[in-house]
Amino acid sequence: MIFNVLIADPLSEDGVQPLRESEDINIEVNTDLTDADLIQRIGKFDGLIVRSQTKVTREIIQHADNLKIIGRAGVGVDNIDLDAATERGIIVVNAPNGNTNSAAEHTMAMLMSLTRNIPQAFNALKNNEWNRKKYVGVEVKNKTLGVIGLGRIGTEVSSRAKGQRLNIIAYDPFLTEEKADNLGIRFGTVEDVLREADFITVHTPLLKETKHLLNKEAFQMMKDGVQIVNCARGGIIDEDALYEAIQSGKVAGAAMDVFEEEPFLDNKLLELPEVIATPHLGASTVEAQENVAVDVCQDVIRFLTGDSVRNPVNLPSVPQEIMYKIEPYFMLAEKLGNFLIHLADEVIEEVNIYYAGDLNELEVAPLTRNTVKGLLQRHLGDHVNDVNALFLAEQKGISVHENKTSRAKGFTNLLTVEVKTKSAVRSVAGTLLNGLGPRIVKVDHYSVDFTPAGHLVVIHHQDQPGVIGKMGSMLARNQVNIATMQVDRSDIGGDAIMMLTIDRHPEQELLDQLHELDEINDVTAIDL
Ligand SMILES: NC(=O)C1=CN([C@@H]2O[C@H](COP(=O)(O)OP(=O)(O)OC[C@H]3O[C@@H](n4cnc5c(N)ncnc54)[C@H](O)[C@@H]3O)[C@@H](O)[C@H]2O)C=CC1
Ligand SMILES: O=C(O)CCC(=O)C(=O)O
Repeated sequence: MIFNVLIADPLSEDGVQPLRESEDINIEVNTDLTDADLIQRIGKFDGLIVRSQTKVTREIIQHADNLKIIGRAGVGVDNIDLDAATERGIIVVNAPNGNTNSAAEHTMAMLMSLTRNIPQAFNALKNNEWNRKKYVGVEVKNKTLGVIGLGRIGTEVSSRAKGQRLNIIAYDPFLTEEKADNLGIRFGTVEDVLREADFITVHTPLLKETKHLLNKEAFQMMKDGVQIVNCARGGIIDEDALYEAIQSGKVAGAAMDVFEEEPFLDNKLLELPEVIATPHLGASTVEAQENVAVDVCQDVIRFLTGDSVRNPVNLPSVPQEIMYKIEPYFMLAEKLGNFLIHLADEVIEEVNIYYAGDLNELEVAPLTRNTVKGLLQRHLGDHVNDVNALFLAEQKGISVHENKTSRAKGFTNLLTVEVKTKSAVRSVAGTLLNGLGPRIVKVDHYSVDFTPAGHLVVIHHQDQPGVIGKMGSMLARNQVNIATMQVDRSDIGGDAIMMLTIDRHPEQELLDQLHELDEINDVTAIDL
């Protein structure tokens, strides 16, 4: 199968080259598409790669009938409607590491330019104005830099700022005093940072909680003459409040790489001589663009050719060494879900997944997603995948629970899936046998042992002499060959189960005939 991938923003050729060379992928580079063009054309593409310019809206995603992956060559994914992508089962990947260095360097360049008025002085010179008095700056040495958001870039900025002899005070919801000590910086609350810093730089994503993090109240808390840098995301700073704070003299200056509206041709902040700005250039270096393009294109190739991705955004990322251990169980998990959904003939309300033995030691979230995918696919079809399985379960009101235990009832690993409906609890358990692959070893409380593949028939019957013969003759009369057969019972003469693997799909008429036998309570055909 050939996959079509659209590259909708300018991308370094180093990344694009492997896509061009892939025999499985056709690329189209078109960086001039309007929203309307995208809506009209997106339907034919399996992959879409963007930087920050293209806004991948819900409407575009709704028209993306074949789209499987969206790649963001960079960190921030606020230009992609993640919920809409997840709901449609489209994986979103980004390139979180490739531009850290460039963004940190840009932040330092902006800070130093701001404190020494370099852009303003240069402009004045260009206008034939030699004015040394007007552009007196301040030193940064021994002053305090407040860092809000100590992730990849915030940490890198702190380390560089220490080289400039700045003292660092930082706030991040994941920063502990111990971590701060190890980094040689001071740990504070947001308020501490706002009150104590001479310069403040923000390095958070734009989230509900970070929108207008620096607002009127925040500016009021700051030292007089504070200077602000934003090389993260427009919207973290309330631009109206910043404008006022600069006009009132509270804030001495601001260096902005990102803005609430981008791109813009007119922003009132730029009317202020205290503001210096760049048009979202934090990641615009040759090196960063090569890195992010290579990273994102590799993930797109990996995904479309059936491999696991390195930087998923709407799926938890699983390290390669852990993936290697859990991947063999993927098929088992999905097959158990596929199998069990056929036994549950009422609406499922709850799913419990029990991981036992070796599985108890593993990161099992991907297996949970595969199990739920297997359960949902019967009724929701192929659009259910790892990305949207849990979302769709929640949407259908099904709660999903994971449980771990070391006790695997004699197996080295045991995966048990239980579904609760209004009036019943049904379950199936399977194991991965060395060299033999997945086996189903329990159906409800019955012990069995069969490969979850091919045409299966589950028969619940009364344990009475002759029933197996009657069933076998009926299948034979209908030219159905039995490949494997398992029988188990609760007690002598009680409820029992027959598990058959047969060589072809049985017609409904034949299943009805089996059901009509007195001793047979229930017949379910399952194709796996
Ligand atoms: N100007 C540009 O061209 C570039 C901008 N960026 C932007 O820089 C920002 C940071 O990127 P990375 O460091 O790679 O991300 P990251 O995910 O490594 O770090 C973000 C940090 O912000 C913290 N955070 C979240 N909410 C917070 C809050 N309310 N207060 C304080 N901290 C909070 C998180 O705990 C995390 O540690 C992102 O917005 C990204 O989009 C990234 C690269 C280039
Ligand atoms: O694509 C770009 O240059 C923007 C980079 C950026 O803002 C990010 O990676 O979050």
